[in-house]
Amino acid sequence: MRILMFGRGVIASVTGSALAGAGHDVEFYVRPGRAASYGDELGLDIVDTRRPRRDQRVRQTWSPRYREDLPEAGDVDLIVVSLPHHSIPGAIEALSTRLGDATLVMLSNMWDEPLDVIAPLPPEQVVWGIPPAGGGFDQAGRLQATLLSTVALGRLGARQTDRELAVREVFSQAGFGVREQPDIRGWYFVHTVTDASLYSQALQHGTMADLIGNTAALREAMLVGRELLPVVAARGVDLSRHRSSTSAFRLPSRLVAAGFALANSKIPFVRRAFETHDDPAAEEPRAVCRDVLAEAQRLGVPTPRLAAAAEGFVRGPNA
Ligand SMILES: NC(=O)C1=CN([C@@H]2O[C@H](COP(=O)(O)OP(=O)(O)OC[C@H]3O[C@@H](n4cnc5c(N)ncnc54)[C@H](OP(=O)(O)O)[C@@H]3O)[C@@H](O)[C@H]2O)C=CC1
Ligand SMILES: CC(C)(CO)C(=O)C(=O)O
Repeated sequence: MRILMFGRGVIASVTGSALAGAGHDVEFYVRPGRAASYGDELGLDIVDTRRPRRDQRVRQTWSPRYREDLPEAGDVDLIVVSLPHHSIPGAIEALSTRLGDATLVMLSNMWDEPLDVIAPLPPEQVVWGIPPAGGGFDQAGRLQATLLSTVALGRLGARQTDRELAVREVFSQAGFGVREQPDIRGWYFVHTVTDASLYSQALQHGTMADLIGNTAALREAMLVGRELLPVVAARGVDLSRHRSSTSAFRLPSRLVAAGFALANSKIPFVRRAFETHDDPAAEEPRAVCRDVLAEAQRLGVPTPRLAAAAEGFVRGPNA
């Protein structure tokens, strides 16, 4: 299948490498002038949990193929969009006249209403999923990531479409388990407030890397997450469908924070997820916190702990 990854970010790169490894024809769309700056080779250091445990660490060099022009109708079969939520509208706008009959797979965290975000596109051409990886680029530009063994897909309409079936097939051919997320809209919102809880504290201390082993900051993050759950509920999400992913906010915060601090300092792949989010100028953490706070205020849900952390995210990184 001809697959276009939109952008060459962390999730696009690691997912694209897995799909290319399964024999698909994978290209990356990057902004004009960017391909040269990426160079010919991308170093990969991946914990690939699709593989047997003893062979999971994969270090290799890969030569991704880039294009700097958007697809013409008929050029590609599948377009994978994995972008920070604030970058998605620009990408959708750019693709609105270029999608042709391709299927767009959304593998991004979302905070705006998913159907509003993709409004310029025919909704039946969009398949919804959850990013199947985590990680970041190190100082040398090498991709340090963990690739999950399953991809979760979910539906905003009631019916399973042929496009969704085709996407399931692509991922299972590439060795992923494919599971259904029964409430993907709710999952996106719960996940975004989870990120806001962590980012709000990361920005107080520097970056996510500064939360490693930091029990006090992680406890405050859990308390921020607790006050954000009503924001998600006010958007009509039934939180009883997200019990496991919200349990960290409902259990005693001291206990959760102590466990979390132990995990992110001692468990290598958890530590790596925090270590690689070490760019103090990154826009996504600020945008997530800003947009979650704005929505809480719009809905009239009090979020004093997030508001108290606003100094860290209301201004740009260089303010
Ligand atoms: N990284 C992680 O560990 C995890 C990420 N996620 C989620 O996955 C999604 C993707 O995250 P991640 O991969 O980290 O993002 P990155 O910031 O690494 O990548 C975004 C990429 O998109 C490119 N891009 C943005 N807008 C455009 C545009 N209009 N045209 C061309 N390229 C564009 C950027 O290019 P440029 O550099 O030129 O701006 C960049 O390469 C997000 O929703 C995130 O929240 C979820 C779980 C874990
Ligand atoms: C905040 C972080 C790193 C969670 O570990 C993330 O990027 C995500 O899962 O969306």
